[in-house]
Amino acid sequence: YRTFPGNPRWNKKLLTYKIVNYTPDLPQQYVDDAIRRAFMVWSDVTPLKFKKVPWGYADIVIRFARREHGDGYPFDGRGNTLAHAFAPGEGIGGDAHFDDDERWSRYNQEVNLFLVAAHEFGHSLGLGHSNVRGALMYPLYSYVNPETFTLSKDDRQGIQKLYGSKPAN
Ligand SMILES: CC(C)C[C@H](CC(=O)NO)C(=O)N[C@H]1Cc2cn(c3ccccc23)CCCCCCNC1=O
Ligand SMILES: [Ca+2]
Ligand SMILES: [Zn+2]
Ligand SMILES: [Zn+2]
Repeated sequence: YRTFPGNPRWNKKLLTYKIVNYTPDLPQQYVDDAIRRAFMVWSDVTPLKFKKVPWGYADIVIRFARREHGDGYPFDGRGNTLAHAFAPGEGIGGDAHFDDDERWSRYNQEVNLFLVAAHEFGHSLGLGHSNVRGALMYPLYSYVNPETFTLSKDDRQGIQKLYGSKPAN
C-alpha cells in the first residue's frame, strides 16, 4: 500500500459527506446506498465513522461531473479514467468526483459504482495506489461481485496504519 507524501490523514473519527448531485444512470436511493456501503468498507476495519449531511459543510464532497469541472483534472469521456479523489485536507481535500460519461451500474455490465466509490474513498482517507494486483487501491478497475467483495490485506494494512483498527465493542 502507499500513503500520500507527508501521510495526510483526518484527525477526527467522525467524518461527514455530502452528495451534491446524482448520475441519471441509477435511482437516487441506489447511489445513496452504494456510497454508504463504500464507506462501510473502510469503517468496518478502522475506528472511523461516516455521516451523510444533506447540505452545508462536509469533509468529503461527492459529485458526478463530465470533462472540465473546475478542479484542473478534467474527465475524459466514457471509459479511460472513471473517477478521482483528493487526499485528506481542507476544501477540495477528501472530495471524490465520478465521471458522468461512464455508465454507472448496479451489476457488472458497466462500471460498478460501489467498487469505484470504495476505491476513491481510500484516497479520500489518505491511501495512494497499491501495486498489489487485486487490492482495492490498485489503479486498474476490475469487476468483482460486490456482494462478496472483501478488502485485501494490503488495503487493510494501509488504512490501519493511518487510523488503527476497529475497537472491540
Ligand atoms: C481504479 C479505478 C476505479 C479508478 C482509476 C482512476 C483512479 O485511480 N482514481 O482514483 C481508473 O479509472 N483507472 C483506469 C485506468 C485505465 C485503464 N485503461 C485506460 C485507458 C486510458 C486511461 C486510463 C485507463 C485501459 C482501458 C480500460 C478503461 C476503463 C477502466 N479504467 C481504468 O481502470
Ligand atoms: Ca472517463
Ligand atoms: Zn474532479
Ligand atoms: Zn485511484
